[in-house]
Amino acid sequence: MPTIAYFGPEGTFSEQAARAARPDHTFVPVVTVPEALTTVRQGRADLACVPVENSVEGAVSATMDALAVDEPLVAVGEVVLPITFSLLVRPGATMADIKSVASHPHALAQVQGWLGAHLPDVPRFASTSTAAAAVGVLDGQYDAAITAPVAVEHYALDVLHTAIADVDDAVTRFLVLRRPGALPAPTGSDRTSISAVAAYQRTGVLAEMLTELALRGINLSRIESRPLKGRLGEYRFYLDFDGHIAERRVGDALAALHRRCQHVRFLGSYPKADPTPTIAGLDNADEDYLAADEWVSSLRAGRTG
Ligand SMILES: O=C(O)C(=O)Cc1ccccc1
Repeated sequence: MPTIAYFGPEGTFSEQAARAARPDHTFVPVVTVPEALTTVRQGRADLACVPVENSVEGAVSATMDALAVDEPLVAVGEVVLPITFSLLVRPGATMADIKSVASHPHALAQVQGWLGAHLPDVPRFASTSTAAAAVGVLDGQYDAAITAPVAVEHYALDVLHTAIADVDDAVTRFLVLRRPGALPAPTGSDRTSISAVAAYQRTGVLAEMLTELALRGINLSRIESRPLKGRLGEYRFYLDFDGHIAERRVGDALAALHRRCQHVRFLGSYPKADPTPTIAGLDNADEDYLAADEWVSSLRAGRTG
């Protein structure tokens, strides 16, 4: 049975995403996002499922950083999961017993209004994941954990409150990653992800990069930057855009980015969670590129077109 490593322990949102993506796989919990990627790089699992962005809190920087370094991995799928949070305590405990509360920083950030209203002076602690906070409550390290609703199926804790997020309808996007190999076939509704480092302090370079996409009718769905860590002002950009590398306009745009940037890492072309078909911008369908190629070839061959 193929294996999928996820950001665990059991009962995290990442486990739910991994089960949604690959219900027939064997699930391997690991403690951090980098560890999930290392597990795949070293061949100890076939796939990894990790969170990449949240509709309220934005990028999961641990994932962005871990994807950009070491052996490249590529995304072969994405899962978008609705996020609601529960408050878990040891059996029999009440709100009055809670002297500490823990969760993943992204979860704490999404319930801060609720905590301010219901547990105003209670110290908050960051745990490696939401389910790790549940383990901490079982161990007596914390009094309450903010978790995915499914966590209570794994840990002998009581649910004191459900649906405590400050924003209803929040979602988190997860990537399913593997070692580079044959790419998923284009579906007509795909996304391509890359990271790119541009020349330091080259005026207008980000505008140039985005123009390469815009000119080819490619819809940018996300852009992030992370510091390169050595000095201020140097960044790695992360771009997600509609289309598959098998499509001419996307391949052409990637080639242009490769010319313009110091370094480009391909992070995969994979089906979007939302299967609405991608429309190639005007004059940018594969047939348009083919017709233009034939015209140039004919000119090179001495014909006037
Ligand atoms: O800790 C988890 O359960 C995760 O999978 C990471 C996470 C944390 C908060 C919201 C969405 C995902």
